[in-house]
Formats: sequence, C-alpha cells, structure tokens
Amino acid sequence: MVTTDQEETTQTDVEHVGYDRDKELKVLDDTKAGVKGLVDAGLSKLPKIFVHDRHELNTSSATNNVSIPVIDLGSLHKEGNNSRHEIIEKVKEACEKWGFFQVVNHDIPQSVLDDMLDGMRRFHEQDAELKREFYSRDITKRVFYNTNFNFYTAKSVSWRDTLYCLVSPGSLDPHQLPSICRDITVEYSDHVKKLSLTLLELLSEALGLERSYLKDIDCGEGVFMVGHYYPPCPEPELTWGIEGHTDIGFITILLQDQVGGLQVFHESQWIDVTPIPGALIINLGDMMQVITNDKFISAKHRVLAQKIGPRVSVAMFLRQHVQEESPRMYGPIKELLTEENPAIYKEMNMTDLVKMVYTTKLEDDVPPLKHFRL
Ligand SMILES: O=C(O)CCC(=O)C(=O)O
Ligand SMILES: [Fe+2]
Repeated sequence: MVTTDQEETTQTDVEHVGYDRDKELKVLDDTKAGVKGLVDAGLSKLPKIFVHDRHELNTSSATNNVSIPVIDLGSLHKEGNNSRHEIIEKVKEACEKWGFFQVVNHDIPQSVLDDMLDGMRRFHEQDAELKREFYSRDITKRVFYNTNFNFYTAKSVSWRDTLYCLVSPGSLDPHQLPSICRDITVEYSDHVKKLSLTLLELLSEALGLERSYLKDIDCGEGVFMVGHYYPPCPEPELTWGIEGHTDIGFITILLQDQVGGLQVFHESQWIDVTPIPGALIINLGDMMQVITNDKFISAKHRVLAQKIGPRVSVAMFLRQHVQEESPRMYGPIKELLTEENPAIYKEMNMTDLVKMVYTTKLEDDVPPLKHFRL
C-alpha cells in the first residue's frame, strides 16, 4: 500500500496518543515475571517500551578476524620460569589496548562454570510464582531480581532479566539466595573471589606497582554479582539485550554461555566476543580507568537481542559497595603520576559515579567519566 507522508504522520500520531509509556512500564513491572513472562505468554511483537531508536541499532560487528586477547594463566603457579613475567606483559597490553581479555586455565573447574550457568538458567526458568518473591527494585536488599536495573530511567527497556546479589562486603547469608541456585552461587563466588585477587596482583604488577597494591587499596573489597537471562526475542532488530555501556567498577569477571551476542567497542569498531569453552572474560571498569589515569581503559560493550536463546551470563563486579557509609575516595594513583603525566581525574567514589550514570542517559555519547575530568 502506498501512503503519503501526511498519512504516515497521522498514523504515528494516533499510535503516540494511545500510548501511555509509564503505564506500560508499570504493568510489566507489576507482573514480577519479567521479559521471560512475556515470552512464556507467547508474545510475537515487541511492546513499544522495548523499542530502541532505530539509528542506534547498528548491530553489525567487524568482519575482519580481530578478537580480544586470550591469556593462559596455567603456568602462573609454576616455579622456575619467567612465565609470570610474560603473563604480566600480556595483561598490560590487553588492559592498555582493549580493556578486555579472556583468561583460560584460571583454576576454576569446568564443572563449576557449567553448574553456575545452569543454576542461573534454572532460577530464571523456574515457576513464576516462586521467582516472584525475589522481584524487587529495592537496591538496599542483598539479593533480588528484576527486569533492567534502569527500567524507569532508560529511554527504552532491554530484553533481559537479572538476578542481583551483593557478595561482599559483609557476609552473605546463603539462605538469602534462591534455593534453586544457592549452593553453586556460594561455590562459584568463592572461586571468583580467589581469582579476583590473582587478577588484582597481575594488574598491580602490570602497572609497575607492588604486587599487593590494588588489593591494599581495597579494589577487591566489594563484590557484586549479576546473573542475566536473555530470552529469545521475536523482533531482535528493534531492541538490545544490554545497550552499549561501560562497567563502573574496577574489574568485571564475566562468565558467558556458548550462545554469543556480546560485542566490545575497539578502535571504532564493534568486535564479537566469541565464546571459548571454559574461558572467563575480564573487563576493566571506569574506576580502574580513573585510578590508572587512563593508562588502562574501560571499554564500551553491549549484548545483542537475538532470535536464538536463551543466553545466560554471570558477571562479578569488583566495585566499591554503593551504600557504604563513608566510601573511600579514589583518584589517580600517585605512584603513576609524573610532571608529564599529571592527574586527569578528580577524586571520587562509587556513589558519585553511580549518581552520574543514573543522571546521564546510557545512549549519550558523553561517557560518565568525562564529568570527573579535571
Ligand atoms: O551478558 C553479558 O555478556 C554482559 C553483561 C554486562 O555487560 C553487564 O552486566 O555489565
Ligand atoms: Fe557490562
């Protein structure tokens, strides 16, 4: 059918008039069943709240064979060779050029990785009634689940549900965790906490600092875990799994299943982060960029919505707890500064950064960190 511009405008206006965005958001939030609930109801067209601006939906990735570095940590604990030095050199290059790398032979058994992904999938796929009691937007809770942390503030909603868990500071009472993934969450987070200390040591040395430097300034104190569930999407070309963003903490340790869909922005191109069985993805967050005075970078990344799925991922963020009463201030590490390389960020804490992220739209091209530059 041929329509004139005039007719099209009129149709769009009618659609717009009949659309109460706040109400649609509230209706979905009140189901406490998330995106998974929509899929279970057999939805074939995307509700308007999920539709992102078309010009932002360039989902193509680079076609050349570039991929993020893969670092083998297997020889780390062997004595009598210089492999630690070689690993540190690789970590340094990855942190400076990419802000993203994968690690293999990290000492976390494959069975633990598989069980963690499986446990997270079980949580999201369990009976909606059982899951509902965890649905909340109260960020003072240690454990809760919802659809999009920025549901009411983002321009559009993305196609995923998430379980959140504050692992530390303080001790997490396992009984607060959903029973369906309780034991594996405790086991997996214990493993990741150990690995995170190893990573902080490698990063400290990659910066030319004492091995314990980043641990001593409490970069490993706060651990926040999220378990994402990206259901298959009927119209993936209209939305995101997670839109382009940088993480706000020091380091993220990310476990993804084999479905794919994660992309990282590198040298003006989006690059697919192809799943490698048994690997963990390590990416640096904004706070790491601040304390290293831009030596290490916090790279933008996103997850596509896809027809295939579900896709499951578990991210552990090493980051200062946002509800800390008197949060430690962080600025560029003095030992890294010289006359030629003066501090480019003012001191800040996670609460300041979170406020900034919430008040600047994720789609804006101005990264939140820009607001903290001297
Ligand atoms: O699901 C993923 O692979 C990425 C998740 C992510 O970027 C995040 O939680 O910040
Ligand atoms: Fe992220």
